[in-house]
Amino acid sequence: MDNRNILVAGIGLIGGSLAKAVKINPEHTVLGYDLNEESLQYGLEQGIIDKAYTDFTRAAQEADIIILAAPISETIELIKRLDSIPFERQVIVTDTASVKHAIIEAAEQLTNENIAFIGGHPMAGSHKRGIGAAKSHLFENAIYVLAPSIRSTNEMVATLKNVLSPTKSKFVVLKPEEHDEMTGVISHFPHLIASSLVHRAKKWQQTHAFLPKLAAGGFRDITRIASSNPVMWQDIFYHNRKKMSVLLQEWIEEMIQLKELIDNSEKRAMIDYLEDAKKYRDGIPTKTAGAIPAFYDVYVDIRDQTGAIASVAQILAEHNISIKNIEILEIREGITGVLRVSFYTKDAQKLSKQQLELNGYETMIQN
Ligand SMILES: NC(=O)C1=CN([C@@H]2O[C@H](COP(=O)(O)OP(=O)(O)OC[C@H]3O[C@@H](n4cnc5c(N)ncnc54)[C@H](O)[C@@H]3O)[C@@H](O)[C@H]2O)C=CC1
Ligand SMILES: O=C(O)C(=O)Cc1ccc(O)cc1
Repeated sequence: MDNRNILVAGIGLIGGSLAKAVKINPEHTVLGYDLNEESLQYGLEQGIIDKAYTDFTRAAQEADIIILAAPISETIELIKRLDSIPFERQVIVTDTASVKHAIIEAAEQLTNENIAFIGGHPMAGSHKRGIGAAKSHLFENAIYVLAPSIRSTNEMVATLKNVLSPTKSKFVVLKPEEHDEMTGVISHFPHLIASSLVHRAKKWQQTHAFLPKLAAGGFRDITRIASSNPVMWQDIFYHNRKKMSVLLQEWIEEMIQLKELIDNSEKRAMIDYLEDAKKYRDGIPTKTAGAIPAFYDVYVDIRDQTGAIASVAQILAEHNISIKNIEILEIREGITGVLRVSFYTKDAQKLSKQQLELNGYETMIQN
């Protein structure tokens, strides 16, 4: 009997996406708990959850699996609250927080014998927040980190993986410290730098009004993550502050070395620095989802802006290809420009390129 009640506590972007995914399995009944009653209402109306709860204890007592998907600090509070809930049976509890050591620390203080805690972090997201942005395929091909606590067995980890399997993510087991260090380097720290680059541009705009118009693809690509939810990112930086501080110090030291290369016009050393970075960057797999979701983009050259988007969209619609995003890059009225069309899968990317070329469009895929 695999009929399970799965409680998602915090049905925002991540909780809502997980709820949608686990509901794909008809043996799952999804219970939703959230402080925001509108989200619960929306979840019921859209069929994202089967039952809504405003009482955490009641919801938890009906669950076989509990997924805590609230902000990090709130998740820690929910873990503490679980300790005093009388459960009639064993319940597997997991979370989705972007930082793991503080979560596992809280979980390992639990004395309630019926709780088996396994930390979790589905490593894909969006700059949006809230249940309205939830998608069942958000974690497809993404890494899903599991960080078991001392009181969880391999069998429980296998059960949790099975429950979460409709997400189609790739599970990886990591120790909390390892997780926080690595996500610090490839997710949290880059976010700080992206925001800082935006601040630099904003400052320079005061004396150079035209500056934003020059902000082409490069600036937009490297600062994309700066458009994410500020409250969530503050929570992440706070909970991973020790690692962030070390990374910032290392970065400052590296920038000082770079400044020396610039000040001393060290051309060879600069080429080596850039080449080394390029080589490493080119070797990072972009088409398997990582912390920063991979986009399956096709760049389409367009000569005339009028009607170009409609015509490209029409060709793709004729082949039932879903578009994730469409963006106009570097376009000037009447002059050639570029459309960046993003897809959900590599197959869609390939088929689109083929079909657009058959229709006379020049296209490019960047690796
Ligand atoms: N947004 C992202 O890209 C990713 C976020 N995460 C993690 O997932 C968690 C949730 O993030 P999002 O879904 O993006 O946030 P969100 O803001 O979209 O959703 C959070 C939800 O939790 C609810 N909530 C807040 N306090 C609560 C409480 N005490 N009890 C019950 N519900 C409560 C809110 O009403 C909201 O519906 C965070 O811990 C975050 O670190 C993990 C991977 C990616
Ligand atoms: O949008 C991006 O580039 C991300 O990095 C998404 C993301 C945000 C927070 C996480 O804990 C995991 C993934």
